[in-house]
Amino acid sequence: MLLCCTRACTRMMFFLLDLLWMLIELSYSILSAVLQTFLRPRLKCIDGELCLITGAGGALGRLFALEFAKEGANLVLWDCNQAANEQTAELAREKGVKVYTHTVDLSRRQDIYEAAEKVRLDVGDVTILVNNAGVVAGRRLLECPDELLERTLLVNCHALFWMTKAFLPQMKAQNHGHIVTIASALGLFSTACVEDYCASKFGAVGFTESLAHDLHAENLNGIKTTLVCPYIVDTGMFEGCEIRKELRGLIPPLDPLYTVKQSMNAILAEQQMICIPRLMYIPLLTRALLPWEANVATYRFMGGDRCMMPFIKNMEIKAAKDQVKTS
Ligand SMILES: NC(=O)C1=CN([C@@H]2O[C@H](COP(=O)(O)OP(=O)(O)OC[C@H]3O[C@@H](n4cnc5c(N)ncnc54)[C@H](OP(=O)(O)O)[C@@H]3O)[C@@H](O)[C@H]2O)C=CC1
Ligand SMILES: CC1=C(/C=C/C(C)=C/C=C/C(C)=C/C=O)C(C)(C)CCC1
Repeated sequence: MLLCCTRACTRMMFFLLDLLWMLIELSYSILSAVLQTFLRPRLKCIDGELCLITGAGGALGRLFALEFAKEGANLVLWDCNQAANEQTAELAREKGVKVYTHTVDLSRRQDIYEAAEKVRLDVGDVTILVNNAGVVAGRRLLECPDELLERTLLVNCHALFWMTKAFLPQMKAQNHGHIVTIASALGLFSTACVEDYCASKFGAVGFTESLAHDLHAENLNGIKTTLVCPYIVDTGMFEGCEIRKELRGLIPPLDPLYTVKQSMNAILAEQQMICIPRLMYIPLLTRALLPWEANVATYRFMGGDRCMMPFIKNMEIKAAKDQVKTS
């Protein structure tokens, strides 16, 4: 009986000590996040690291490649668009780093594994992985071919599994590496007419967060993850997407270079997540805190409910033109 009591007391003492330790860690992390917002955080050096960027022929992918090259990282560039990828490589080589290119279709698991094996054998261990490639169907759900919907999930979400399975083991062996996911504000809250995109980006957010917990639980503190969630970026991918006119000055589409520079700061500061702009934390919070109807009312007022309509129209016109060309 006495032994039982002593055991229960010891367990309770450990529980209380653990609670106290958690509160200290919690306060420390809030304080350091607040300080990081106002002070310049220390940025890590990535000179000589090997950085793989997917979708490197695209707008943000190219800018990421040039920023990583500026920091002295050697590059492996993947894209399905060979010409655009080679153009990025040419620009990056001018910064004096080594650049390797591969034409890879990220919607095909086998292509990813084969290209990853080539990188391992010919170039070496990737230490920074930037999962940037992304697509959107840009059609109303009921009018969209199934394959187009599937492609969004394959490229934006499933590819993250295969990329991580291909490159994380080398990082784990060294307890050194960084996995970056370019997700989206639409991975944190949603809007109409982009069901495929939201599903894939919510998936990307969940995947990256779970991976970060996994690495922590395994005490692999040398491997970092960064989740990047931008609002509309002026790259053409969401051409036409717009909110209510009166509010466009308050939340304008982001400049691509600004978006990439902000992301780089977060990556080099080893920040786990960044919303660009910071205002995007507000719809994330209201989604969690307010009743559904309250969110619907704010969406309607801000034009968040119909923001994709002009974009979808644009895409329909483009698809019709493409069809005329091919017929
Ligand atoms: N633009 C925006 O408003 C925002 C974009 N994002 C995200 O940022 C990332 C980059 O977007 P952005 O630069 O604007 O887009 P881009 O379309 O300019 O770039 C995407 C690149 O990925 C390539 N790509 C597409 N499918 C595949 C595939 N199956 N395999 C290999 N490469 C592929 C594209 O090739 P191709 O051109 O031949 O299709 C293109 O070169 C995406 O993940 C996007 O979801 C997040 C928030 C906002
Ligand atoms: C829904 C919504 C908004 C609009 C968001 C938009 C227009 C996001 C577009 C994001 C894109 C294009 C991401 C690409 O990855 C507001 C007005 C901010 C707040 C109210 C809710």
